[in-house]
Amino acid sequence: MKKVKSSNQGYPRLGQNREWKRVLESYWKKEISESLFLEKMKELRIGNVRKQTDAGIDLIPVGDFTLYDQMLDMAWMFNLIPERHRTENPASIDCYFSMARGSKSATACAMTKWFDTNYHYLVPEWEGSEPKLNFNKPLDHYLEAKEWADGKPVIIGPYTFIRLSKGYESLEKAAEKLLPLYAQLLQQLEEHGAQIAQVDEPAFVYEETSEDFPIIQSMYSYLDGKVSSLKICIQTYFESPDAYQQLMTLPVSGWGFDFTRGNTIDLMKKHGFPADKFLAAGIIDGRNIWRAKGTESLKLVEFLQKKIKPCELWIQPSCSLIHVPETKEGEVSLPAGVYNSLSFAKEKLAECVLLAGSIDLEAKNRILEWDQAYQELTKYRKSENLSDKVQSFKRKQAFSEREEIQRKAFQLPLLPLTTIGSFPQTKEVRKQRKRFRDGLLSKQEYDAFVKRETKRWIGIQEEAGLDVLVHGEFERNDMVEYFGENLDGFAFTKHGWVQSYGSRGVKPPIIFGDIGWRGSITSELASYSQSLTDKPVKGMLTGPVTILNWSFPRDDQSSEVLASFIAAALRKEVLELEKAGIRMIQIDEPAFREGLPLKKSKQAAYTEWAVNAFRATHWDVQADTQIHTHMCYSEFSEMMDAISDMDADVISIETSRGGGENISTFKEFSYDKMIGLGVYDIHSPRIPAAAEMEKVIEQCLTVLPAGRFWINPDCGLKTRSEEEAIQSLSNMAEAAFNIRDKHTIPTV
Ligand SMILES: Nc1nc2c(c(=O)[nH]1)N[C@@H](CNc1ccc(C(=O)N[C@@H](CCC(=O)N[C@@H](CCC(=O)N[C@@H](CCC(=O)O)C(=O)O)C(=O)O)C(=O)O)cc1)CN2
Ligand code: MET
Ligand SMILES: [Zn+2]
Repeated sequence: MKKVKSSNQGYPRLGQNREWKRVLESYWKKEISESLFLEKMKELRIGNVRKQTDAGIDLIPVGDFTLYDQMLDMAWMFNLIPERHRTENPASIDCYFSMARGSKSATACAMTKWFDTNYHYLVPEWEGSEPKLNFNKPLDHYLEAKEWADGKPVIIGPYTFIRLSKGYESLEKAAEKLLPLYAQLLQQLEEHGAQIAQVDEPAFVYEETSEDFPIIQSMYSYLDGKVSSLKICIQTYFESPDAYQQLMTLPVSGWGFDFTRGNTIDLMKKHGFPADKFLAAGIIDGRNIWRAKGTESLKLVEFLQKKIKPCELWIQPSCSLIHVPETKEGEVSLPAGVYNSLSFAKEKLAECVLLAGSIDLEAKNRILEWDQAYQELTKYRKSENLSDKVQSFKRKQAFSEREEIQRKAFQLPLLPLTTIGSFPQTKEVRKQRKRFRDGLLSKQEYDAFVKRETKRWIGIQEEAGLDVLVHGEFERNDMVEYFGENLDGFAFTKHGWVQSYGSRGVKPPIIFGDIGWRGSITSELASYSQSLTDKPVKGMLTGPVTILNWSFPRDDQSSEVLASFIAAALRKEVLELEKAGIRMIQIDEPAFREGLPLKKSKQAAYTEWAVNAFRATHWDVQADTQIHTHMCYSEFSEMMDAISDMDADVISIETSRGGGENISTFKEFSYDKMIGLGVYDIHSPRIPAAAEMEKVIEQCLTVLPAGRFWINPDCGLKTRSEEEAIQSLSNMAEAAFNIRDKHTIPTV
């Protein structure tokens, strides 16, 4: 039998100690020169290649590395550079980072979620650009790595690239402009000896692929005519491609599929797989951190070899490994038995290598041993996995009734001013938390520090004229990790960093056992904050769907069941806050939309349990306890009914980027509850002027009456500096004051 190969699609760039982040941020702070920056990045890049050669991977991706984001790299390379960011030299790093982060005079490119992940990419803009190939990044990286490996260049394919970009006239027209550039890029790779190119087309898992197939076919036929020896492997992930049969007719050399999600195996069994193409089998889950199941994985490899019979078989992770941390080495503080059941990027690659060599008996035995790792976890797992036990929850009073009661209770001005929760996590805040963790600061000292910061910011909020205050979240490292640390059933890592956007990372907690509430998490600090002011202070929680989506879940319970357990724990926290006299409680759900299945056919089932989990946290509060929720960087139009069914009294959303356009969606769907307008784009260091925000508010007021709106930033302010936050909040308040003067409360 032919040798099975091991392969990888992409390596985590952040690094175990976030080396990549540090290099990037020190360049932004001008602590290192451009040439030193590029040199250090090259070192990290080559280091990643070497780690993969050391692991014994046969097909090593090159070109997956980036200085910020892989979509941005493609746009930059193809000269899709918005006018406002253009500099004399389009290949300059300044131009690149201006697109990524904005500059004094230019707003950054929009940032949005990469499929159903917590990774955010920058949206390429077509307007006013003349596409050309500025340089060839995959080729540069291929050549640079050659000393260590004959790499497999990775690019984002034309269909996915166009579909995820904006401002293009039509798919055909955009393809016409881009395809010659793709051809040029691939030809150059071929000329320099590259044998295989991995062309990512994750958008092939969307239902629209079938409709677009004629264009897709012409794209790939065109490319096929432009290369000769270079083999193109189209890579899909995160779901299965429904248009499987059509896609299999494309003139390419191989296909990569995700066998951990969707039903690609069934499609293959039904329709077969072309015997002249190679198959990159994504058997190892690239989205979760559990060790692969030995017996199951072996069975699949054997099946693919015997029954499917591609001309060549590769074993690889289901997607790029940027969605998991680099290695579990050094995680010495995990609950007993957990370490053994884990597998991060490095360990996953070792699994691929072993599976590829499983013809060897010794390797086979080692694979079978993987199953034992899970045995140790059973001691933490007593709760039943019964989804039919999940109850359905609903508030006693309808919103119209609650609204009346709440209006009387709170007596807020028109367009109440508030914020989303977090205030700047300054160097000092992080330093004190690190000192506390390292045992250099006692719990008492640390708590006192957090209270001092909280008090200072209550003062700042009062000074700015805000109507509903927050405590500022100074005690939290992250909105999900913090709750994970304080609930039963979660483990957290020391170095388990995963990139979320740009240089920002998260350490998703690991749900390994039964979820439980140990006692109040947030009420003490909430009561303390409330004691400092006469204005209402919002209690601040992360919702069940977001905690689930931004954690690594155990894989023996359904998402529905897991969300219901988290919700049950959060309900106790909500009631605790209510008991402590907190009258407004915000339950954040920024990942609510992210969890929406990629396939329309699966969406209704998701929204049903997700809405129910959210409602389970607040269904039995008093009518005069106001429930807020917050969502950001999401396209809501597909799930307005679900958002309404969540039944929060106020939802705050981002409105600044689209200049208020998304409010029309709320009107279209007759959304009848209150909406917090996120008028300040917090992801950019730019300070928006009052007039700018007034314009957004005025725009929204042409759609719905003023009595329906609150005013707030579009997300938390933790990534901003104090100076930026204070000035922007003051401008935001000024905008609201000006508008209040022009409007009166409409009588209903
Ligand atoms: N989980 C999650 N996903 C999310 C969001 C979010 O807030 N959370 N927001 C949206 C955007 N994504 C974001 C993701 C991360 C961050 C972010 O700020 N991350 C921080 C890390 C946050 C953290 O865990 N901080 C720890 C560790 C901080 C740290 O770096 N400490 C230093 C020491 C401190 C010092 O002396 O400077 C160290 O360990 O070396 C803490 O505060 O305790 C970063 O990358 O810089 C922001 C937005 C969508 N997805
Ligand atoms: C990503 S949503 C963030 C919500 C959270 N309350 C914060 O203000 O940071
Ligand atoms: Zn947010």
